[in-house]
Amino acid sequence: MRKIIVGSRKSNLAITQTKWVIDQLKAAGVKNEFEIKEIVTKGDRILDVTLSKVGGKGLFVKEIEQAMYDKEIDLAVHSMKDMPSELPEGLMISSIPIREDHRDAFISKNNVKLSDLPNGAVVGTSSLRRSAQILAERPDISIKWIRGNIETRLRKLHEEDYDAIILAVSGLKRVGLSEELITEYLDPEIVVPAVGQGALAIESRADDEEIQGILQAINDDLTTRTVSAERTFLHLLEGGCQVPIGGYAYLDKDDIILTALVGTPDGKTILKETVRGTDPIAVGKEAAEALIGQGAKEIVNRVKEELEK
Ligand SMILES: NCc1[nH]cc(CCC(=O)O)c1CC(=O)O
Repeated sequence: MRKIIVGSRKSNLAITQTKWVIDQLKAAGVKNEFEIKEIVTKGDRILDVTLSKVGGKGLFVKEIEQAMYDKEIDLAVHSMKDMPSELPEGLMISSIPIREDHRDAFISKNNVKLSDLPNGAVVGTSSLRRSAQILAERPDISIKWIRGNIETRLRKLHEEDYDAIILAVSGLKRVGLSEELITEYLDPEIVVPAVGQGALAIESRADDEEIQGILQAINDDLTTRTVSAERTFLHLLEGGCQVPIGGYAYLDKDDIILTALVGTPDGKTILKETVRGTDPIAVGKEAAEALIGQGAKEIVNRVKEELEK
């Protein structure tokens, strides 16, 4: 039986997610042997600049995709939210396992809620999506960029002059940190999560049907539907750049309810729409069209020009 080589970034989160996927496959009855191959990506090496300035999403996946083309690895486990809306030729998302919590966690030094932070408090994030939405709620707050993996950010919260940071609930849970660290679960209708947040994407070669078949064992149809609505929206709006953009879908029986957001980095303009329907592609498209009708494309293009300066 074929031994399956799984590529993973080196961070604790990436390795944990990769191991989780292998465990899920084994639990689903897959008998193949697995081996994890660690790969360092550009996103892991560049730690001193704003990620949005050095090229966005592709950063964490490019080297891994090359290893897949070179057949050094057979599949790779990514955080869905780090995946570009379009995959390179010859690769595909073969499986989307069940989603973890999709929300953002607000974690403050003395367990003070966002609305109770003093004027001028410093919140650490390097996500334009999070900073725009926090500034929309609290324009007096000062956003300070923070980089590093989950553990590093938590350490910086206590060692440096941040009053609070924002992290994905899913990441915290996956690396086994206690949810007691969380001051507040941000309401996903108020701070709209990243498209795909909490979900994993298992990527493999489009011509490798054996691997695709094996991965079907842990595909979750309900997660696939909501992620598909979110990513359709993202794809129709994104000009390949990093802008404050969010999308969060959940299911109500057969209906998908998608809240989609585009904003300016200063949080002064926030466009938001909630759309309901049964077809994920149609729901994503309707949300994109509604926001485009409100001027979302102009915001995306303006933010893009700013970043290129
Ligand atoms: N951009 C970094 C990143 N990529 C995926 C996650 C974990 C969240 C997830 O599973 O979607 C994180 C950390 C964070 O946002 O706090």
